[in-house]
Amino acid sequence: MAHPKRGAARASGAAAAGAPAGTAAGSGGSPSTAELRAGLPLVTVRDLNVAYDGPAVLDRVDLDLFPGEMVALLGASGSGKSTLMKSLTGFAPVSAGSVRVAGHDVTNLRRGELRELRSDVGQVFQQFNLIPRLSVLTGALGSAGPLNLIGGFSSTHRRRAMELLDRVGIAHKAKEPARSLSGGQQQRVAIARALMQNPRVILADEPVASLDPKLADSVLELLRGIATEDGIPVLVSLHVLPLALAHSDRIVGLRAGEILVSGETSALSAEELAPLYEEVEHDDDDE
Ligand SMILES: Nc1ncnc2c1ncn2[C@@H]1O[C@H](COP(=O)(O)OP(=O)(O)OP(=O)(O)O)[C@@H](O)[C@H]1O
Repeated sequence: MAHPKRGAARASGAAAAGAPAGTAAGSGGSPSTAELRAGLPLVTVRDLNVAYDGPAVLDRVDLDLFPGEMVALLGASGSGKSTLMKSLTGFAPVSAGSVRVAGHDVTNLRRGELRELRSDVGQVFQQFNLIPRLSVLTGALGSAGPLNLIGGFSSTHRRRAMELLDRVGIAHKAKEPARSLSGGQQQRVAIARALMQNPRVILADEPVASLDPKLADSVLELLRGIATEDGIPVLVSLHVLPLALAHSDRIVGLRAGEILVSGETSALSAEELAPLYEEVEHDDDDE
């Protein structure tokens, strides 16, 4: 696709988008960010431009997500974090650029491919989207597979859901109604539900925004563990800087729809990230 603002200068930040990965070795046997990034990316976004009705809300955005890494997406409210996530699942009005996710060319999907794309992308949201009166096991099953003849889930799916509930530390609550769980526990069920679809990429849009700090830490640890152990890239949008610094391999920061910061978390300081949250001055002369 042609790009409307091709000639314009890119925003720069603490580390340029696409800058070479750092050299810090991984500790305790975990692969370093450099090692993670040595493979092929599962998500590649280039020169992405998204506009709803008016001006662009994402402008010349580049993003790569590699197997096994947890990438925190930061930015002030309205900077475009959710829109970037939506563009990875075909929900955003892309006006220019390219988006590839798990082998799907999202801006040129074949007939019927949208469903495949969405089944390859596990999603976790701020709202846990569980039906309060239904059991935790049913919540984890989500829309997994066809129902059997008497309207139940297959034993294979039930077994798998139990395994996943065990993995997220909530199997002992499987028969309880979802409403009896704390917010952190409900988010664990939602993560199990996302894993039910065997995702190749996980998008978590503010998954800890309604949790207290301790629960937020534990949910982010869980997501990072999944990234590392399963080799699934996790893109997680966060509002709280210390959480991003504590729980991500890389940080991508948006400001007014442009990437201002992109780099390894260990190489970024809170000061370098502060401009992400400075008020944006609107320039009437802008194209
Ligand atoms: N469906 C829509 N139609 C029109 N404009 C939209 C739509 N969704 C988002 N926007 C606009 O796009 C811009 C980016 O919104 P987005 O929700 O992506 O930001 P965000 O960084 O996720 O914000 P927050 O942290 O508050 O969730 C905002 O100016 C918003 O008003």
